[in-house]
Amino acid sequence: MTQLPFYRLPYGARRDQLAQLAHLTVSQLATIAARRQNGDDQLIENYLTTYGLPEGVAVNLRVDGHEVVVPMVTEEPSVIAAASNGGRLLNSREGIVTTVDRREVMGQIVFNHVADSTGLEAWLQAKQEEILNVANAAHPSLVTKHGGGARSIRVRRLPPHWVSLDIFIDVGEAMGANLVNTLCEAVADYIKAHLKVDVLMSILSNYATHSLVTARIAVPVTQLATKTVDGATVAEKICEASDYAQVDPYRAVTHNKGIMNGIDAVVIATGNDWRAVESGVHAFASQSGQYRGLSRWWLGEQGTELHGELTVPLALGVVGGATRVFPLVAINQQLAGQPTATELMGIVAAVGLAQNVAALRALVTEGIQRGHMHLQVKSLALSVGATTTELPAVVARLQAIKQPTMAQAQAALTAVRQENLRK
Ligand SMILES: CC(C)(COP(=O)([O-])OP(=O)([O-])OC[C@H]1O[C@@H](n2cnc3c(N)ncnc32)[C@H](O)[C@@H]1OP(=O)([O-])[O-])[C@@H](O)C(=O)NCCC(=O)NCCSC(=O)C[C@@](C)(O)CC(=O)[O-]
Ligand SMILES: NC(=O)C1=CN([C@@H]2O[C@H](COP(=O)(O)OP(=O)(O)OC[C@H]3O[C@@H](n4cnc5c(N)ncnc54)[C@H](OP(=O)(O)O)[C@@H]3O)[C@@H](O)[C@H]2O)C=CC1
Repeated sequence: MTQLPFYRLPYGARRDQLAQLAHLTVSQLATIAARRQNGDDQLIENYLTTYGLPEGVAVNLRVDGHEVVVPMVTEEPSVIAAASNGGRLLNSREGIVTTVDRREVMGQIVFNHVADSTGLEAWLQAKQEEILNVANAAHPSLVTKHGGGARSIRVRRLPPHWVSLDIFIDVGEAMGANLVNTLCEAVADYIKAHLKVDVLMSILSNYATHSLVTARIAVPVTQLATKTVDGATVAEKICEASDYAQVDPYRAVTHNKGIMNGIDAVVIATGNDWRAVESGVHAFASQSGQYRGLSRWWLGEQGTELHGELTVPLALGVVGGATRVFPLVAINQQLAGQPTATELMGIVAAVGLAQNVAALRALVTEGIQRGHMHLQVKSLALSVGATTTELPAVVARLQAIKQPTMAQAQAALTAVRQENLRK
């Protein structure tokens, strides 16, 4: 009998093969079994179990005049505290103000080995109307039900022999990847039926330069004061840190990682495609030819106000994709006040800005470790096996140590267990 390919095996047979291969113990198999979720096996391939991440909410955020509770999914301690802290630091009557000028996703049809790129470009430009009609006919409800549709085209010639036909598509309230791919493949078929061309591929671009969102804030510098450093000094140093992230890519990447701490967490909580967001955002950070910090902080003319701004490409949706697959996404949308896709872009950018100011303020004053490690010790204690009942006592011991190590965490747990035995 021929052996079935792995993906055709029933769940139990696949699990047993893995257990044998990786020498999984009975208790590890019980962990895998306990985390299985009905329906998740239909979402991905070769399903084994469901890997859960913690979800919390950031508070104190005011965006476009409204208080917003922001659901965040992250495994990293201090991220949600920092977002809430940033919201508090950036508190103002209107809060963080966001703008989205355009919300379109670009699809591209790439032609290969083009001998006459001038001729091809002229043909594509002349056929603009037909191309847009063919695209819209490929998924009519996008136009008729959701108010979207293909809007414009652009042709780019890329040496030595490629031409890209870019189609800009209003994807309604969706993220739009599947929609755009469907429309582009239909256009590619139409072109191939009329011209002898070699189409290399038809696919959306995740470089979402036509779905940019900007978050802006201005707050009195006094709001940035810490217990030991006055607000003007903190604000000035935040601006220096922001300027530095424009000139040193080594710093810019970390600066942006801090921003993405917030952005990714909301993107995941709202069922959006974080790989798409990550790749687009980092490409945008490199648009000048050098990787730079995404946010800018500067002092107002009198030096009494700190201004901040963050622009990021965010192709997000509130329908489609995974948004209806996970029940928690609907709950999270409700927690966030049922935002439209455009409003969600604003909320996510605002969290990125708040996250950034909290991290920069900590960095330029007391350093990141006190606030972060204070919250990180819980995760350190859990990582050495502390149970939730043992956690408070282990954490109390670790908080007395400046930079607790894994060995110290293990020793603290052993001490707590011995103490408990004596009780
Ligand atoms: C960690 C804090 C917030 C402590 O901040 P703090 O000033 O020591 O604490 P606080 O007690 O004064 O609290 C200030 C606010 O923080 C929030 N807060 C405070 N504690 C909690 C908590 N337990 N649970 C929930 N929220 C909390 C809360 O909103 C609170 O205000 P309140 O509501 O009390 O008026 C601060 O030090 C901070 O914002 N640090 C930045 C931490 C950070 O960015 N963490 C991400 C991981 S580090 C990283 O990956 C990025 C980085 C840093 O490399 C990026 C970069 O380099 O740019
Ligand atoms: N490179 C990438 O980023 C790629 C990403 N993906 C994945 O694609 C998925 C996202 O694609 P997307 O096209 O959004 O997903 P879907 O195809 O799941 O969702 C779009 C559908 O939602 C329906 N819809 C309902 N209401 C609206 C509305 N108001 N506006 C627009 N559409 C509406 C439409 O169906 P109807 O017209 O029938 O009502 C539309 O076809 C994600 O899962 C992503 O991970 C896939 C390929 C590549």
